[in-house]
Amino acid sequence: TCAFAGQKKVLAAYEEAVKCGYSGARAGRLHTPHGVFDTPMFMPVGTQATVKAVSPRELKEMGAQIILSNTYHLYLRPGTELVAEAGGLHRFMDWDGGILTDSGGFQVFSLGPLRKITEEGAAFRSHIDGSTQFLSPEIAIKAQMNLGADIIMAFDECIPYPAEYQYAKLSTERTTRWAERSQKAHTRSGQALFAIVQGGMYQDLRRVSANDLVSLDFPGYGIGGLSVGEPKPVMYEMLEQTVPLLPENKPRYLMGVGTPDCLVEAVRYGIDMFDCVFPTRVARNGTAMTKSGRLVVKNAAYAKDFLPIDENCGCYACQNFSRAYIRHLLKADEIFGLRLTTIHNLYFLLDFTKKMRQAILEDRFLSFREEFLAQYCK
Ligand SMILES: CNc1nc2cc3c(=O)[nH]c(N)nc3c(CCO)c2[nH]1
Ligand SMILES: [Zn+2]
Repeated sequence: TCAFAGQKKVLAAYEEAVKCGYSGARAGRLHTPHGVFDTPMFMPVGTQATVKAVSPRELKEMGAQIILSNTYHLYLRPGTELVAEAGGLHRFMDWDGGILTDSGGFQVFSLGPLRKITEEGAAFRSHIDGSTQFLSPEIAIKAQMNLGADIIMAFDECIPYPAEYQYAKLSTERTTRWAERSQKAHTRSGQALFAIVQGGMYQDLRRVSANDLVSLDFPGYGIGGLSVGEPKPVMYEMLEQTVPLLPENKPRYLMGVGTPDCLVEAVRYGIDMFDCVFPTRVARNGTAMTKSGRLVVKNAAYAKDFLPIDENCGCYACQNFSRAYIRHLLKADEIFGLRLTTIHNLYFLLDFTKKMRQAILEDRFLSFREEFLAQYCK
């Protein structure tokens, strides 16, 4: 294993358990103030300090280790000072596992009507009340120190897709300067600050971004600016360019990904951590994830289907309820229906990453990947 000796601020030490020789796939353990966690890992998204429709107890039960929350949302409402007064985000939402907060770099550009980006930061209008707001590396880091997550992210610009080379170049260089400012503003020990690699869909910019951020020496690295509408092969090409430049003994977090086929490919390139709203979002419109693809349990075809969503699934929904029952609840707009599909989808992805970890540890990841991709229709 490669320990993480000598890192002054790091708490997210990364000790790699096993690395399969043929490529980047690896099973690791991530050390944080709230526990040591297994990778590869999927992080359920709890944007506003709750993973929609499920309780912390249910999250623990289904094997969630680290959950994600958003600085952008909590900064606007209820305010990060309030959360700090409540004892921090773990206390506020009664979650004693790991928490990672995103810096707002993505939400500012994807949620509020964007006003202006300057060297200083990003001015935008709140999507809640239209008020003019401003985020900078210093403000975003202060907000995340208030929230008290175990892992926080540098303030960055997620470059839209497609983007001109020149824009991608200037934005990526600014994101690197913002990463340095984030580092200087980060004074809370016991909290790991990850940088975020950008570079658009340009191989050379991806390499420059990765190399510049690695020389600033962070305890972990997010790979940003992907899963923004680009074709999957382009995403994989950017991973191929970026991941090998990142230190082997540090965690790599592919932001905003994703569906099981993307997860299994990204793990092959050496990604350790994932987050995605997809499982909870599609659950709320009645779509369940299975190893053969999506199952729209709301469809009439399941009206008299008294089997569970997936009879091999160990989740609370599949152990106790039928497709017919869940379809009935969804058609009747019963909240419990959304809860059951959400529980199933989260369990499915958490279990999927556990299965990938096991395959890596037993050195059979390649055949696991082949079998899965053969059965899964996108
Ligand atoms: C759904 N796709 C996606 N791509 C992302 C890209 C970024 C990014 O480049 N920067 C930051 N800070 N967050 C990102 C997030 C939010 C986390 O899921 C992304 N989410
Ligand atoms: Zn299930």
